[in-house]
Amino acid sequence: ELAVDYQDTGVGKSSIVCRFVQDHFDHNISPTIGASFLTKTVPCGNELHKFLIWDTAGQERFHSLAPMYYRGSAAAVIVYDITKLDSFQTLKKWVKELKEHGPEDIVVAIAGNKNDLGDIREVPMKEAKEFAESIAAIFIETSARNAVNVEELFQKISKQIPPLENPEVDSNESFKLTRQPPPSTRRCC
Ligand SMILES: Nc1nc2c(ncn2[C@@H]2O[C@H](COP(=O)(O)OP(=O)(O)OP(=O)(O)O)[C@@H](O)[C@H]2O)c(=O)[nH]1
Repeated sequence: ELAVDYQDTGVGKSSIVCRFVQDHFDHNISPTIGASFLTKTVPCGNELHKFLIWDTAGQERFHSLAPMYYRGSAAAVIVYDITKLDSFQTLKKWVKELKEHGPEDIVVAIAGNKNDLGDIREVPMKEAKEFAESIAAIFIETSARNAVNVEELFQKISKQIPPLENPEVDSNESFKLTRQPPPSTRRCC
């Protein structure tokens, strides 16, 4: 599976990926430059689910790089910070961009991060949930800091990605490595 993870700066994308991949939280994490690539394999029943994750930079100056990462992805996690209304507005712009330029069948997940900071919340959970429902996206509130719902986020994504039709192309036991958009949706760069 290939999940791409992006959005506004400082919302906690890298922290979510770091919590998922290494079960670690770094208070002094630096802003991402360009993008980082991480992988994690999770046993799931008789299968192994391998996540190939692009953690993209949220800073505006890296915006134009995003299509390189979401075009070949099976899923996109769009993260906002529940204490910053602006980050939720930015998320809506990303949803629009993904609908217009992303792979047709990409699984979209919306993660409201920093839910350990509920006392300074600016984005009501109900509003975010209803927005996610309106675009048929997965919705979950997370806390990378307190390890809340991070595994669940990736589990929900993995449930929505169908297994490869030709499992024999994979030499190991994992059911899927990556998924490319069907040829009709591929774009020339
Ligand atoms: N309280 C709290 N702080 C968090 C949480 N997740 C991340 N942070 C903090 O938020 C800040 C930004 O986190 P990053 O993971 O670098 O955010 P990012 O979205 O990857 O930022 P860019 O790389 O610039 O796009 C850091 O100071 C983190 O420690 C969380 O769940 N709760």
